[in-house]
Amino acid sequence: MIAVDIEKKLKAYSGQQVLKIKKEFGTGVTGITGPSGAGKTTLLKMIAGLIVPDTGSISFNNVSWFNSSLKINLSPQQRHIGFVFQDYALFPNMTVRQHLEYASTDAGWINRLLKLGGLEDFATHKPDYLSGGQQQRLAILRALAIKPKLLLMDEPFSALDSKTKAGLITHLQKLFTELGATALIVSHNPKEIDGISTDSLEIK
Ligand SMILES: Nc1ncnc2c1ncn2[C@@H]1O[C@H](COP(=O)(O)OP(=O)(O)OP(=O)(O)O)[C@@H](O)[C@H]1O
Repeated sequence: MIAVDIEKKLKAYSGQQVLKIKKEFGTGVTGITGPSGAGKTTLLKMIAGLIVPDTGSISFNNVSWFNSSLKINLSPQQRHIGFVFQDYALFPNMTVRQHLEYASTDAGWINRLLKLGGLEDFATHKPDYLSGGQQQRLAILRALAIKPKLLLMDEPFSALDSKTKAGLITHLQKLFTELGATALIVSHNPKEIDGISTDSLEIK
């Protein structure tokens, strides 16, 4: 369970916008929605330790990751989170398999992920030689490779057709349960994750 109680002044073009989030996220999937610019990506980055909140606290299974009063701020590495970035953030010089090997030494797990993402036949390809949907699936698989207890996914299905998306979601659901993972999924389309989300957060 991750407990978030934070405030962050956003760098908005006009006026002052303060992002205030107070919520506990349990195991399973929470869908995060809200209009463009509301702060969805900023929230994920604060949980990951990539952006520092102005005040408040973040704890995971009662371990403090961030506490402004106690001056605690664990690094992203110490938080051991799987993050799927909106722009994928793949490594141009690494093949599909190397992306996963960078995150895990478990060959069996890597092969299972490749199969799950339908990328078995593309294991030796570099990102430039993958379609947008394949790149997006690789970003998801890489996030899963470390067997994270917490997964942060920013619009992870935006480049996938509905059939691929449905198949992948079914596999992911099984995997999340197996890992006992908490997943926060940002989506502009709440219907997209209706089938798997057990909780929701709307940022206004
Ligand atoms: N490090 C930061 N510190 C403060 N504000 C930031 C920081 N990074 C981004 N912002 C601001 O946060 C606001 C919200 O951006 P963010 O990308 O989180 O929105 P979003 O809800 O994910 O939008 P979209 O749906 O368009 O992706 C923007 O005004 C942006 O300028």
